[in-house]
Amino acid sequence: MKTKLKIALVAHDQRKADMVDWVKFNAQYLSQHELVCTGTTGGLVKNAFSEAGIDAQVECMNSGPMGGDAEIAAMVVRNEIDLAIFLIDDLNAQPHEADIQMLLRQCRLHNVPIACNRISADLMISSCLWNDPTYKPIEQSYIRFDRN
Ligand SMILES: O=C(CO)COP(=O)(O)O
Repeated sequence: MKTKLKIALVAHDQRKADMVDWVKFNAQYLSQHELVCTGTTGGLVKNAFSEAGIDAQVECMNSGPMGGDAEIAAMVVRNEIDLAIFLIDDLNAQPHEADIQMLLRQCRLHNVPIACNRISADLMISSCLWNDPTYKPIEQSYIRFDRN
């Protein structure tokens, strides 16, 4: 697997404090990778790194409701994202639910690991498979149902 990963970081408003806390806790690790975020999350992630005094490469897309999730989903389709951390607010409706579902679906479809809570994020970034040169993710095969 690659050593420098492109990691997408996205958090809904009610989950942004969790994302900032998680980024601060893992700042040293995350600074070794390329980060891409939706707009508002990205601003907070940048602040978290500057408060920690750590340089990091953080690219910001549009804000989620304005198409940021859709932009990151397109990057997933183009095979540009290695890992996504998406802290979703499961208690409040979002105006861009269609885009959220698109990002989740494209990650599933393209076999991109996506963590939607902190423990999954912790487990994913600490996996020894990232450093295993013999590990190659197996392509998913879909059974084709031919309609007659
Ligand atoms: O809405 C989001 C994800 O669906 C996050 O977008 P922001 O980071 O711009 O708030």
